[in-house]
Amino acid sequence: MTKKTPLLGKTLGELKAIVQDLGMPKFTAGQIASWLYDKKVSSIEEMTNLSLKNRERLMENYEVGASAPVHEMRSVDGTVKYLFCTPEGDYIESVYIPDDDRATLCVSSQVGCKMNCKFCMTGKQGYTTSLTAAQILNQIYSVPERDTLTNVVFMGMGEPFDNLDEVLRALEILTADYGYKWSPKRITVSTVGLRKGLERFLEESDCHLAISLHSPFPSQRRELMPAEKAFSITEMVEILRRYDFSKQRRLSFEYIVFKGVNDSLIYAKELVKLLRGLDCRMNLIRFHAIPNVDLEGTDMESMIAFRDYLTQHGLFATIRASRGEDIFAACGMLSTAQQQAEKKEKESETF
Ligand SMILES: C[S@@+](CC[C@H](N)C(=O)[O-])C[C@H]1O[C@@H](n2cnc3c(N)ncnc32)[C@H](O)[C@@H]1O
Ligand code: SF4
Repeated sequence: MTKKTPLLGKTLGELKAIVQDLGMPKFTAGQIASWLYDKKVSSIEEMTNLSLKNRERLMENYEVGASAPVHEMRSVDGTVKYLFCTPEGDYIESVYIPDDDRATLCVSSQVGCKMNCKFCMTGKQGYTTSLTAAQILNQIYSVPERDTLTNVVFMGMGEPFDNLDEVLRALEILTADYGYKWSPKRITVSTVGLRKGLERFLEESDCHLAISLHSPFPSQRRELMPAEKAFSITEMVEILRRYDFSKQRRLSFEYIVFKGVNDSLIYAKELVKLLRGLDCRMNLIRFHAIPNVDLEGTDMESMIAFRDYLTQHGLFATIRASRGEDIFAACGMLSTAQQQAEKKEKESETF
């Protein structure tokens, strides 16, 4: 049986091309978009304002393409980590984070990652593949809490700017009138910063931007994040200065505070210098320890002193609450565990 193409993840323009190709009236594309992104159906059969003949014609080569998570882990704090399996058998993680009146879903953009950041479990997995817009959207489409979500953040596995075509396609669908109709203010894309991707994202999307910074010193940032070698934070900041972040779109920086590495006030002072005059905020993040890495999170006292120094010197900073510590909180931990379990199972079958 030939594999069917998912309709999920198709833009209105792409749906128009599909219906035209199948000899259906052009307006059918809008109807399909509404069934997918408004009513969130799980099968083409449910698209009842399409004629039976047209539904059958569509079903020959297409399917909605939604698939439920295969595994979930619940934290005592209400955070839920979902594991999805792609048709190729790869595992990706999404995390549901309820918080007062917000309900955020953290989604993945790739299986693994090429960037190899020292502190990241996904980086340790290496790169397997990039997700399609269908697979990115499916995470939002198929979690049980989908109708209560208030925000989406691209802070799961992978580097979104290394898969920008598919990420932008998913963002279009989430924000377009024919799609989810979400305000771009509800969506944040997090990146290490890749030169080509950064400018394109800023031109083609209105969603919020978060840059993973972790050190204001290029030489140290390079040690933590090899991507610094190709595109330095100093150059990145110069490019960011050309854009207006004072209105709808928010710019934030992510900073994991490592004990004895980047937690002294020398770093805070340098951060203030680096980002002076830029409309932005700083999110200080607690390190989720991962195996075999000689890095440790700093203590809360140092973190508070760091935050206070930044805020007192004009750089608004917050400490991000660490969520789901009891459920393999660091991104990539659950999918790595699943991969290793499967590998072990296969090995035991062989011997
Ligand atoms: C997993 S990344 C995905 C998005 C993008 N690749 C990036 O690096 O911004 C999302 C955020 O998690 C952070 N992160 C990665 N590993 C972490 C860990 N072990 N503990 C805390 N934060 C971590 C990253 O630095 C980044 O700010
Ligand atoms: S932190 Fe982001 S860019 Fe770095 S390895 Fe992890 S997923 Fe990739």
